[in-house]
Amino acid sequence: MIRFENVGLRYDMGPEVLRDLTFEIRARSFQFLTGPSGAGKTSLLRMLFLALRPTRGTITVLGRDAATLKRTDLPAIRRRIGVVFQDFRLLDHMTTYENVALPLRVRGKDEASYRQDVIDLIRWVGLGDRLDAPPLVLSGGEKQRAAIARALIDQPDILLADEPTGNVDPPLARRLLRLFMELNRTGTAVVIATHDLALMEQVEARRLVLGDGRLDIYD
Ligand SMILES: Nc1ncnc2c1ncn2[C@@H]1O[C@H](COP(=O)(O)OP(=O)(O)OP(=O)(O)O)[C@@H](O)[C@H]1O
Repeated sequence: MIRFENVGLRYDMGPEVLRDLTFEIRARSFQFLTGPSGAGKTSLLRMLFLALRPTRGTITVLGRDAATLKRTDLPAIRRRIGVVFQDFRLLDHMTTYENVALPLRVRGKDEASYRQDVIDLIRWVGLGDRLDAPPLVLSGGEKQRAAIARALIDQPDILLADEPTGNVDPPLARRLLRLFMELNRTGTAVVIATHDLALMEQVEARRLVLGDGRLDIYD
């Protein structure tokens, strides 16, 4: 689904922060991406989302060499990749419902065709009573779940989540993990970047571990 071959990354004239990364995110797979702070988790997620180009190596996304993609090809590919950013990126002037529905609205879909799906998904993440609330009145954990719902509304083939339990207490972190696992059971590949050891210990899952710019894989 997404394949990296000998990928390296440096920012400007700095040292290589990631080197010789060769791995694949397979369809329907579930994995954690981990490593100490500054190891490059966010940088790697940005490359997976085609928001950052590697300085060397090849990234193949959904069968296409990322280096040959045109700017106009990107929206269709990104639509198949859902992302939960570390800082949520919810729009403050919109309600939970409007934030979650936004990717569909941007695509020009008719609201009548998706309204119930959006409401059902918001209920699924446990925010059924926060439909009309703007992000400003949501707690950190509620914002987290609204951001997750928005990443899922267009039924992506792959979900990338950057520290999705970074702002929540352990019981909610466990609930979110169950949510990701349920999503994975329905066919979505999931990549969770985290340094939450307690979270990773709860499931037997593949681990991609970054350290000193390199990646070790534990299947
Ligand atoms: N835009 C940038 N310009 C220059 N250097 C950057 C940039 N973004 C990240 N870096 C550097 O790249 C390295 C990896 O950063 P990255 O944010 O990917 O790590 P991380 O594992 O996600 O860290 P954290 O767990 O603290 O979020 C760090 O040394 C960081 O300083």
